[in-house]
Amino acid sequence: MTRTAVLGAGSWGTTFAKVLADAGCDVHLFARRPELAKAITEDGENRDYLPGVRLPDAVRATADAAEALLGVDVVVLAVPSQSLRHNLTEWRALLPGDATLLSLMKGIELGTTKRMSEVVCEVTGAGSDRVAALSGPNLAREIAAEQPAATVIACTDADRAAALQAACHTGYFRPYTNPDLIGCELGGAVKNVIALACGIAAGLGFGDNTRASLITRGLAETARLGAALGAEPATFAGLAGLGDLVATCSSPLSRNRTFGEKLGQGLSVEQVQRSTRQTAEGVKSCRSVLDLARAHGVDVPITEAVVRVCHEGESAARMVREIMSREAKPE
Ligand SMILES: NC(=O)C1=CN([C@@H]2O[C@H](COP(=O)(O)OP(=O)(O)OC[C@H]3O[C@@H](n4cnc5c(N)ncnc54)[C@H](O)[C@@H]3O)[C@@H](O)[C@H]2O)C=CC1
Ligand SMILES: O=C(CO)COP(=O)(O)O
Repeated sequence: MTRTAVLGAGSWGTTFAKVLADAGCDVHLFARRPELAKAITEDGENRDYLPGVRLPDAVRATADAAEALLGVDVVVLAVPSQSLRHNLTEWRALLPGDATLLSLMKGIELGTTKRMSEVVCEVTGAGSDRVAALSGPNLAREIAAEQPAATVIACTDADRAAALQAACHTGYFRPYTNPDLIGCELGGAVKNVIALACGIAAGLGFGDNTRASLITRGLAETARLGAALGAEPATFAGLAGLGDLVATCSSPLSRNRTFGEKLGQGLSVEQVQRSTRQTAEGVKSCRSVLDLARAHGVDVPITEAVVRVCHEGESAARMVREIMSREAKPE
């Protein structure tokens, strides 16, 4: 039996703990707050992040990271991207020597422009073949309700990828493997930024043509950046590219899309932030994606526009006018 620890008991960490348990793994779920860990263990439910979802008995919650990590084969990282470095620094001495480190996060680190697997390697000293990322159209609420979905496990080590695939394969969750870690992580991070743009458009009252245009041109800018970073082009046509982009840009369950919708309706970033405790990664990662693109001389106009709205005080209406008035060019 695969022994796993999921570090981060938010909506995706908790949902993925259920997936692992349903696939037959032993699961320790680490929550920062002892009272939440206790409530999850006693009630079999994470009322703060996943109310109404019954967790399997094989999920045991703890607020003690050492207890969660003792003797595990797989360590799953499910905290907000911008806090990963800090969290990992506290946990690194507790990580078992050969455990596979699996990132569920979809973001790019501010300041360093590093992907999450790069942060993991840097902080833990693990070789890149020990680090994997899981990414795809995986809205937590739908997976928790056992609605069928597929995903991608990206790892340069094919044996580790296959072991992870087996560890989380259930009747409702179907993982594929892909050696392209760069493309999969990039797809997951940039789609949050494009989902913000789609939300903004929806909040302004625009319909499906606008959304489809943003999705398609958003995919084009993701693929351009991916090419500059050495990603495999086919990845962006797959689950971690187009698949996740379509799900996130279309779903009212997406925190990023919802965040953008409120901006489009006229709320400020601070007002929206006050109204939710959950992570909308794109709000911060839009800046690091833009920095990354600029460092590689790649044009990312939708990301630039989202940065202007989220961080430079530009109105949503003006953002649309600016995107539409860009120089005309071939597709
Ligand atoms: N929720 C979803 O549907 C999906 C989320 N993801 C990704 O998974 C990652 C985690 O997301 P969620 O679990 O949804 O987030 P969440 O906001 O629901 O939970 C975040 C968790 O991290 C913990 N945490 C640790 N250090 C923290 C800090 N310094 N500040 C704030 N929280 C801290 C929180 O206590 C909480 O348990 C994100 O990168 C997200 O993009 C990926 C696929 C699906
Ligand atoms: O990554 C996700 C779906 O694949 C979740 O998207 P949000 O973080 O926008 O809710």
